[in-house]
This record gives sequence, C-alpha cells and structure tokens, in this order.
Amino acid sequence: MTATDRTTSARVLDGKAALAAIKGELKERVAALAARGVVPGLGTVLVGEDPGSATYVAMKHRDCAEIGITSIRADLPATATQADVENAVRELNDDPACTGYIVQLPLPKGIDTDAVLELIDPAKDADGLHPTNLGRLVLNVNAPLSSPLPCTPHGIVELLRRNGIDLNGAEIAVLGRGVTVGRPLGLLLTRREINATVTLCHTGTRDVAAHLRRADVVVAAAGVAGIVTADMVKPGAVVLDVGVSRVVGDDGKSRLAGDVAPDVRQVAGWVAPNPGGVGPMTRAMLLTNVVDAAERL
Ligand SMILES: Nc1nc2c(c(=O)[nH]1)N[C@@H](CN(C=O)c1ccc(C(=O)N[C@@H](CCC(=O)O)C(=O)O)cc1)CN2
Repeated sequence: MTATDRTTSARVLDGKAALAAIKGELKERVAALAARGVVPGLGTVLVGEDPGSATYVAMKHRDCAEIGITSIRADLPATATQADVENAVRELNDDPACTGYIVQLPLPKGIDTDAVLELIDPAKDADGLHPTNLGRLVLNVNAPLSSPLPCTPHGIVELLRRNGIDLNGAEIAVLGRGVTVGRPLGLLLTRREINATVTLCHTGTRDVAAHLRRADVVVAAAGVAGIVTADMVKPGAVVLDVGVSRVVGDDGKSRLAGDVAPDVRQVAGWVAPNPGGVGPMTRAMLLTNVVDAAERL
C-alpha cells in the first residue's frame, strides 16, 4: 500500500491497539532481562501542577507497572528553582535503579529547559532529547541508530509501519517545528531507511495550505485547534493529529482539541485521531527506549 491509496472514508491509525501489541513484545524482553538480573527502571521528573503533564506522567508509570519496569518519581512543586530541578536530574543520573528517565515538558516558566536537558546522562536519556542523542540523529544519516529516538517522532513512524504505510519517496508535510515532534521528525523521516521528502511548515511559512495539499502524509503538530481543515488535504492522504490545545466550547466548558478538524476524515485515506492515535505511541516508544537502554547495560 502506498501513502495515498484512496479509500471511501478515512481508516483509523489505532495507536491504542499498537501500544497494546508493543507492550506484549516488551514484556517478553523485560522477562529476558530479569533472567540476566537486570531490572529496567524509568525515572520521571515532574515540576509543577499542570494537569496534562501529571496525567501523562501517571500513564507512563502505569504502563511501566504493566510490563515489569520499576518506577522512580521525582515530583517537584511549581516553586522549584533551577537548582532544585538540576539536583533531581543529578540524583537520577546517580541512581543505579534508574536505567532511563525523562524530564516531563514543558517545564514551568523561569526554568532553563536546555540547561536541564543537557545535564541528563545521554545513556539514561529515555526521551532522546539530550544534545548528544539529537546529534546522533543528525549525524547517523546512513547508519543504523543505537541511540534513543525522540518518542513522538519514532511513534509516528512505527504507527505507519505497523499499518503497512510505505514512506519511501512519500511527500510529507510536518506542521510545527518544536523540539519534541516537528524538528526531530523531519530528521528521522529523511534518514535513508525511511527515505521520505519532508516539508517542515511553521509560523513563518507563507502558504501552509499549499504545502499540505501536495503532501501524501500530513503531520499536524502545531498545537492550534482545528488548524488543518479538509480543503488543505489531498484526497486519500494520511493525516496524523498530534497537537493538543485547550478550547472553550459553545457550552462554555473547556475541553482538549486536536489540530485536525473533524471534516478531514471525509477526505483523508487514513487518520491518526487525537486522542487514540499518536499519544499512545509516544508512550510505547518511551517504554521501548527504556528497555533498549537496559539491554545495552
Ligand atoms: N519529556 C517529554 N515531555 C513531553 C513529551 C515527550 O515526548 N517527552 N510529549 C508530550 C506529551 N506526552 C508525553 O509526555 C504524551 C502525550 C499524549 C499521551 C497520550 O497517551 N494521550 C492519550 C490521551 C491521554 C488523556 O487521556 O488525556 C491519547 O492521545 O490517546 C501520552 C504522552 C509533551 N511533553
């Protein structure tokens, strides 16, 4: 199947089903590690009270419990200083029970995120966001990677692969240039083994719709509710909804909304919904990074 084979209504890229399958695969690898006396342990650093971040961290630890990964939590108050956050990172670097960890993003205003990420031991970087690991993603264009990949970009590629969608030669428009999704995704998709052509659209792009309409695959990671509408999508294209934002509905109630408008389903060949598409894959790839790192010990 190619990226733009036409179907009458969009088929669903089911991230929850893929997550369940990946958990089953990882459970076996964790059992094999246990036989070697290695227990993988995921650490998380959560700063502040953001309810979204708290939910994601809780889900990550629930996933770990299901497959036999130990959990280590460092929950800091919103008043935590740069030094407090950096100390939490140093403790996880030094903790032998922690084989991989993440700093949940975004960090509260006033915390220097780059400085915190740089302190992470690259061998324990379960998010693939340390400069060394991002550098390996840039440099190893033609070599198999043995370093962790950022979870959402890797999850997107894995979700497409598991659904038989071939990216070789595909035109892919990525909307959003953030450090957790858009920018590393562009780097990953242009690696030789994936071989896609990428247009990375952002707030400085003059005619976003024109770029999206040409694409076999659209990845919407702008964090602007409903920014991708049906008229911007080529019939039969694959559309992945990654961005999340909070909107106030007609009833005055606040709710979460993705970047992709509902009418896109009538035009697209495949849609990764939000929720239920790429989000669970982010968690699946985090678990994969933790197990990979433990296997390298
Ligand atoms: N350190 C990181 N911070 C953040 C990352 C990241 O990869 N590393 N990505 C996002 C948030 N994120 C992971 O932390 C994340 C997003 C969504 C989901 C998920 O499973 N979503 C579910 C719905 C969850 C719900 O009920 O609200 C879905 O889409 O079905 C997991 C993780 C920003 N920060």
